[in-house]
Amino acid sequence: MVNITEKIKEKLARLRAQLLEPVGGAGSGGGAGFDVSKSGDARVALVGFPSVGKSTFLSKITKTKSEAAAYSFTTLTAIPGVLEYGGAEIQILDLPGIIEGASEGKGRGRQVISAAKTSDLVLMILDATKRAEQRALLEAELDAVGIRLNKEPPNIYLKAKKAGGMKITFQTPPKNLDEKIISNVLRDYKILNCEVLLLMIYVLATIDDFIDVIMKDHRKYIRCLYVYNKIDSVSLEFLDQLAREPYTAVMSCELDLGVQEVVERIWKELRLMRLYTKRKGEEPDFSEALIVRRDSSIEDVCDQIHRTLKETFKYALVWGASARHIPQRVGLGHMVADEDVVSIVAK
Ligand SMILES: Nc1nc2c(ncn2[C@@H]2O[C@H](COP(=O)(O)OP(=O)(O)OP(=O)(O)O)[C@@H](O)[C@H]2O)c(=O)[nH]1
Ligand SMILES: [K+]
Ligand SMILES: [Mg+2]
Repeated sequence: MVNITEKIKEKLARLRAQLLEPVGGAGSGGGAGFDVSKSGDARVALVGFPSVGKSTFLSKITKTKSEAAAYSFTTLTAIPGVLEYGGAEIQILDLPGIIEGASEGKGRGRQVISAAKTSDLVLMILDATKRAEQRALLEAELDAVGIRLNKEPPNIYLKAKKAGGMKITFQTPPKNLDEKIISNVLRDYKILNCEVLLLMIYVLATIDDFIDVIMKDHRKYIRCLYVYNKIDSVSLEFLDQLAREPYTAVMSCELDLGVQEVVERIWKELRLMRLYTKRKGEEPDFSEALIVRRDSSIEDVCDQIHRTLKETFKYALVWGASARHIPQRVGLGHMVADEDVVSIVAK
């Protein structure tokens, strides 16, 4: 059964999509972020309302000093700093505070959000002393420009065709969608010939999920860690409640409480791994880690070392958690684990 709220949501989603997608042409250029080039192994964006302590945090965890003060909009541009962690260099972007309506271009909001869109992790800095809605308000601003936090892309198959009309298949009928709604949405987006397949596991798919699939080129799925700062000014009881929320960390930059834990969470959420290389007949080089994404194979490792290394690759020897015996002789498809030692043998 598709209820009335789903119908209204469908209509709203359609209108919102029209409002938010760039119309193009002169003067529309709301898409650009700040002029800071990416550097290091990953980029983390500090996003939050004014005066929650973003700049204070940047100054604490990097060598960069970003001005902090008790008034709003102290920071007016993107300030990059480098966090060194376990041999990795992580770029931390301190950004101006954003306010409600940022996604519609209020303040520097759009620019800030564009910068967040380029990051590997959003660190949403929240003021533990402020009302709880702040988090939902910020999420809504990011959501409005296509940033999906802590979500996987919807598992819906959609393939546009040249002809043949719409072919919509459900393995099991979804709870919140039916064929009529889907075909209406497809028509709104001028997709008249296509194949849609909803797998059984996706019975809770919503109209929003479906629109995300259609608009997939404008959607970005980013992990987010919610960080409540200023816990020096709240009760222990409230603090306990905050700390139990998912994807959440708590800290006080002023009292230097929890800051190092936040750094460790950043590292975890980025899902990076440290590998060490070893030359034949020599000890492994533990002085310099090779940083790769989680779910990396030996092939990814080769690409990270040198663009053409793969061409002369013969086999690799691996010591560590991913090796079944030590060392294990593996091919390009072998998946490595954090802190493995790898030795590439060339032809
Ligand atoms: N009580 C308390 N105050 C803090 C803490 N961290 C930062 N502050 C204060 O909060 C105020 C704002 O800090 P900033 O670092 O400038 O905040 P911001 O988020 O960068 O602010 P904008 O750049 O204006 O968006 C300053 O007066 C800081 O001293 C904390 O842990 N506890
Ligand atoms: K401030
Ligand atoms: Mg600031």
